Amino acid sequence: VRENLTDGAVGAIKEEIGGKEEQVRLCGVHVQEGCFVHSFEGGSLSFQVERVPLGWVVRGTVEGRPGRLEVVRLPLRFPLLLHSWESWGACPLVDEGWRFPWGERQYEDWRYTVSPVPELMREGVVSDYLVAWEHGMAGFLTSRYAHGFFTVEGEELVGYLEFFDREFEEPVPLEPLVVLEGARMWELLEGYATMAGRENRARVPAYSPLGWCSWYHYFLDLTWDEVRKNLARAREWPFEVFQVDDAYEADIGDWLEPREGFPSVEEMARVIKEAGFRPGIWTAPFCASSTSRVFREHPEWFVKEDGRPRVAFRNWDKDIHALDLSNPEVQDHLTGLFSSLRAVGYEYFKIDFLFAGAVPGERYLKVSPVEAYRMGLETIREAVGDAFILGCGAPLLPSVGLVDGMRIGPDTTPFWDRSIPDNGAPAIRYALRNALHRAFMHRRFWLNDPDCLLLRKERISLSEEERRTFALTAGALDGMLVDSDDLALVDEEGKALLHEALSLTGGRPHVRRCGEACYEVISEGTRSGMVRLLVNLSEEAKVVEGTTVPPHGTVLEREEQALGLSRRVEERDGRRFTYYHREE
Ligand SMILES: OC[C@@]12C[C@@H]1[C@H](Oc1cc(F)cc(F)c1)[C@H](O)[C@@H](O)[C@H]2O
Repeated sequence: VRENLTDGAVGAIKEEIGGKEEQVRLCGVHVQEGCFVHSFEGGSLSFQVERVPLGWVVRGTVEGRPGRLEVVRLPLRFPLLLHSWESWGACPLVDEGWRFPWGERQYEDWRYTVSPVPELMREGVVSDYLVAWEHGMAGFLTSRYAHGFFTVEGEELVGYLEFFDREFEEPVPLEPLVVLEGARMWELLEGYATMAGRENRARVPAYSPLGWCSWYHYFLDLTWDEVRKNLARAREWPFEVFQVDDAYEADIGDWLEPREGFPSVEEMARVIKEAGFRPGIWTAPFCASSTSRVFREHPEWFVKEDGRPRVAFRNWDKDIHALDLSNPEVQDHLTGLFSSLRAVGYEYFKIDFLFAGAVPGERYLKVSPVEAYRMGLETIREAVGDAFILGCGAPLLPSVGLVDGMRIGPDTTPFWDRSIPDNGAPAIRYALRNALHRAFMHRRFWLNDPDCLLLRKERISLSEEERRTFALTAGALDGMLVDSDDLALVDEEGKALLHEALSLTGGRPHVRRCGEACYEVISEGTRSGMVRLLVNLSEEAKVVEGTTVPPHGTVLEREEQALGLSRRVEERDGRRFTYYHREE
């Protein structure tokens, strides 16, 4: 990381940080190498502080009943990169005075998509798992027992571990904490993600499945006839995966019972496989609606509040309850469901609304919501074997090592509307912003899924520029490329845009901001050699080093244009060589 900085930059950063180190306090102790014991009412924390390049790592054990444990206090510096706990959550760069833009009924129906401790986000600024500033960052490397978060308190950033009401008779590992300073934010975030990925034994598939998904054209109006029509047309496309999204199921929770007009899930898989694709299916496996069979037949399987199944959130015009993933009967239920789906041929599982598995409440075992969540996800992981799991609406850090791909932003939309609040609601602008701000997770935690490409010209309100911006940004970030259109409405230009996005993948993308809502993505080693993509998410044109980037637009530079690509050779052992000539 450091070699990317000039001596002058290093000097400037050192000056900025110099003298602030003694303001870093761990459990009240000024940060220094060594071993420490911190006692609190009802328990104790033993921790070791170790210097690493550019900062500190804190490891240890905790026992007793820690509740909400203060771990670190840091000097506060704006602007701050705030992070949210689950896929759709906002990941904004904020200045002093920022407050979360709660939607009108969001706290009532959706508060657990914002935080597992949503009352905190009502009181002030919260950043889950990690927080970053211009030349520094702090972050927890794991979330196996506790939920780690940071709050702004006066002139300080304070890091906590929330253990909820969990009590440990024996010491358990503390979620390790790193504090890194002395390089640029984006570089430190990449360093953090490398450390956290290793700590959680991240799953990073060698290849990224190219696919089709039904949601962003059909939504809940999908019919089996439309599935078949797109299946027939998909043969003319480079898709490997063909994924049926929400709409096929009889009810939320009753996944093996098809909605009227749909065949069995077994028949769906057979037809997709017969057409030459890897069958994919959407479920919200930790959820059940109050009208579902599973909820009627097993009310004891759900997370409770005062002894009654609590409402985790409201969607589909229904109360949605959360399965208690610590209950062995629920784990058996999930094992049966996913081994059945795997057995009938599904190879790609988009598992959605996963945050429900981690809502606070009364459970079968006296474990934290984070432990329960991981029990449920580990159960699914084991049941599907080597199939591809795409997490969605998922608590991020507890999922590392258990999923292959992860949605890292809110839903995209077939329209660009700047009035949509930055609170996790569907909005293409914030799907792109999150894809850029969370690019550091890609191939360190999983394959980043920025959400689906929209390539159609009809029945859509995105301009050609806006469709191109999403597709090229997804490609340059090496994100998963999944299209979601009625393929009958996509013309040759739309198909060419998918191939252009594909040509930008395969590299090692690095992101930096170059102005308000303007970004530079540089990726080396892509299918097109090195590429540079300028992305302008703002409403006015931006000039970056003499290049004008239109509103909602991009400017793409390929190495081959600069260097004159001569030829590309793929050796029998799979190594790819690109030969350039440069006009003297
Ligand atoms: O029900 C299917 C569906 C919409 C849900 C999910 O996107 C959401 C979209 C929302 F507005 C709210 C929410 F909690 C989730 C998910 O992110 C989408 O890709 C798609 O699969």
